[in-house]
Amino acid sequence: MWQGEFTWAGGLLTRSIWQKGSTFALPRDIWSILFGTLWFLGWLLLFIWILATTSAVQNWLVYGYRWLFTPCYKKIPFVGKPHELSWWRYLFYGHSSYAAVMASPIEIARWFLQSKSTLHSDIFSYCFMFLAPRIALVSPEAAKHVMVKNVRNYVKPPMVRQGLSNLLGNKGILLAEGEDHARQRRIILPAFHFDALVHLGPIFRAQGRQVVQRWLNRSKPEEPIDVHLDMTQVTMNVIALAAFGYDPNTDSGQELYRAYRDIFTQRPPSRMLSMLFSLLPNGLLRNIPLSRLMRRQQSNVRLVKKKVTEMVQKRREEYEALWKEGKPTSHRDLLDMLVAARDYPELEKKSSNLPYLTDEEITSQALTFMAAGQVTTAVLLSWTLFELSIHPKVQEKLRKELQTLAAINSETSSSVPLQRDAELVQQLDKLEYLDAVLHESLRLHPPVLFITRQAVQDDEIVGYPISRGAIVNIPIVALHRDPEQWGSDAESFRPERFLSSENHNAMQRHPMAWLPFLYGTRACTGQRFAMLEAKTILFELLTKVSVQLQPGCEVKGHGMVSVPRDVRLQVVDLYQE
Ligand code: HEM
Repeated sequence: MWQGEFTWAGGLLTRSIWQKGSTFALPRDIWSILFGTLWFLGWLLLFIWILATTSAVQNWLVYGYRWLFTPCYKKIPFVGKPHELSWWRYLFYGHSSYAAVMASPIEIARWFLQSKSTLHSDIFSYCFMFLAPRIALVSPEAAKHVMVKNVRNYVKPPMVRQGLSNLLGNKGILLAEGEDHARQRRIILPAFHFDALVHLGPIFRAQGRQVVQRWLNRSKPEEPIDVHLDMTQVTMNVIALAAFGYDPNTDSGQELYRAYRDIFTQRPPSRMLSMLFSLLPNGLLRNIPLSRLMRRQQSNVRLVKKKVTEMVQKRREEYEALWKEGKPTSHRDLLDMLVAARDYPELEKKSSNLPYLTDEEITSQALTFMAAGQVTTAVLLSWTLFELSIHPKVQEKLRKELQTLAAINSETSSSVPLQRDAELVQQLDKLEYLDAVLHESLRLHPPVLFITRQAVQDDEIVGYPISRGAIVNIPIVALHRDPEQWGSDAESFRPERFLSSENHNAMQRHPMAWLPFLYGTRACTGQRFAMLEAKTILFELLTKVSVQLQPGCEVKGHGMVSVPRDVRLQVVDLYQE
C-alpha cells in the first residue's frame, strides 16, 4: 500500500510515502510522522538495550573476577541461588529482590534471618545486582566489629557515596572518613548536647500543637488523616526552625518541603528507573522521554541544594557583619554553631589542629541535617502512631503516663513560657514507658534498614577472613527481629521488653542488639535530637486525641528509609463534648 522512504526523525520527512487512492483518509504527513517515530523509537530501544547489555556484561566480568579472586569469598558460606528465581532474573538481580529495598522491610528481615538459620552462620555471602558480592553480618557481635572494634577499616563504598553525595554534597560529616571525619564530628557534637537541645523544646511543642489543632479543626472530622504526610510536614518544620531558623510557612519553605517529600517518597517504578538510568550516559538520558521522572528528581535535588546554600550564605553574612562590628554573636540554632566554628581565623592561624569548617562543609553539613534529621524522625513518628493505633492498650497506658506528667507540670512549672517548655522536655526525657514505646517502634521499624561498608584492609570478623575491598552489610532490620536476641515474640510490638522491670531479658541480650542509630564513632549525632522531638510531639498529640487505624487499611514499608505507605488514621478528640 505504501512505498518510498522516510527519515528517522518523524517530522523531518524527505519524500512522500503515501500513494493516491488509499482507502485510509489520514493525511500523508501523519503516516510519515507515525512510521518515522516508530522507526526512531525502535533504534533507540536497540541502542539502550546494547548499552545496558554491554554494561551488564562488564559488571558480570568485574564481579565474577572478585568472586573468584577475592580470598574471603571461598571461606564464607554462600547462600546459593534461590530455586524459585530463573537464571535470567538471578543474573540480573542476584538476591536483591529479597535483600535490598526492592522488597519490603519485613521481607528483607525474614530473608536474612532465614538464610542465617539455613546456613547456621552469623555471616554469609550473597549477590547484589549483576551478581556483585556482598557479605551479610547477621549478629550484634559481627556488627560491633564494624561499628566499634575496627571502625576505621570500614568506609562507605563508592556506590553509597555517590548516591548520598548527589543530595548532600561531598564534604559533610556523613561522607567524611578518617581524620577529616573526626575533626567534623568534634565540631558538630556540642550542638547536640542535651543542655543545648532542651532549649529547642518550644519549637518541638509549638509544632506538635499545630498538627493537633489541624486535626481537631478539620471540616470533616470523620475522614481519616494520612499520618506520614503530616509527620513529614511537622519534622520538616522542626528541622527548618531548629537547625536554620528558617520559616517553613513561607512560599519558599513550602517549595522546599514539596521537593524533599518528592525525593524521599520515590515509589518502586521510579526507583527501578533510577537504577536502569544509572547505566546510561548522562547526555543520552536527557533525550529519553521516560527520564522525565528522573529529571524531576534531579531538579528537586538542585532546588534543595540552592535553598540550603542561600540559607548558609545569608547566615554567614549576618555573622560576619556582627563579627566585624565587634558585637556578640548568638547561638540560636545548629547553623549559628556551624558558621561560628568556621570563623575563627585568628585561632586557626595559631594551630592547624583547631577545628573549623569550610564553606562547602557548612553547606554539606546543613544538607545532612535536613536529610538525616527530617525523614528518619518522620518515619519514627509515623510507625509509632501506626503501632499505637493497632495496640489500644499500649496507647492508653502511654496516655496515662503523659497525662500524669501534664498535670504535675501545670502545677509546678515556671511561669515563663519558654522555660516551661524546656522543663517539660527535660521531664519527658525521664518517662520510662514513653522511652520504651519509642525503642520498640525503632526496633520493629528502624528507619535506616541496613548500612553498607567496604573493608580498607584485610581483616577478620567473628573468625571469618574479610579481604580488602570486600563489601559488608549490616541488616539492622533483621537484627532487630532476630528471635535469638528478642525471643519468640520478636515480631510483636511489646514496649514492656524495654522496661527495667523486665531487666532479666535485657541481660541475656547483646548490648548492641538494638542499633537503629549505630554505635561508636559513626553513630548518629542526632539521636537525642530525634528522641526529644518525637517524645514532645507524641506528648502534644496523645494528651489531646486518640488514634485508630482506618479499617481495611493495609500498611507496608518501602524505600531506603522504610517509609510507611498509606497509614490512614481516624482521630478522636479526647475532650469532645
Ligand atoms: C529516628 C531518627 C534517626 C535515625 C534512626 C538515624 C539513624 C542514623 C544512622 C543509622 C546513621 C549512620 C549512617 C551511616 O553511617 O551509614 C546516622 C548518621 C547521622 N545522623 Fe542520624 N538518625 C536519625 C535522626 C537524626 C537527626 C534528627 C539528625 C540531625 C538533626 C541526624 C544526624 C545524623 C548525622 C549528622 C549523621 C552522621 C554521623 C557520622 O557519620 O558521624 N540524625 N543516623
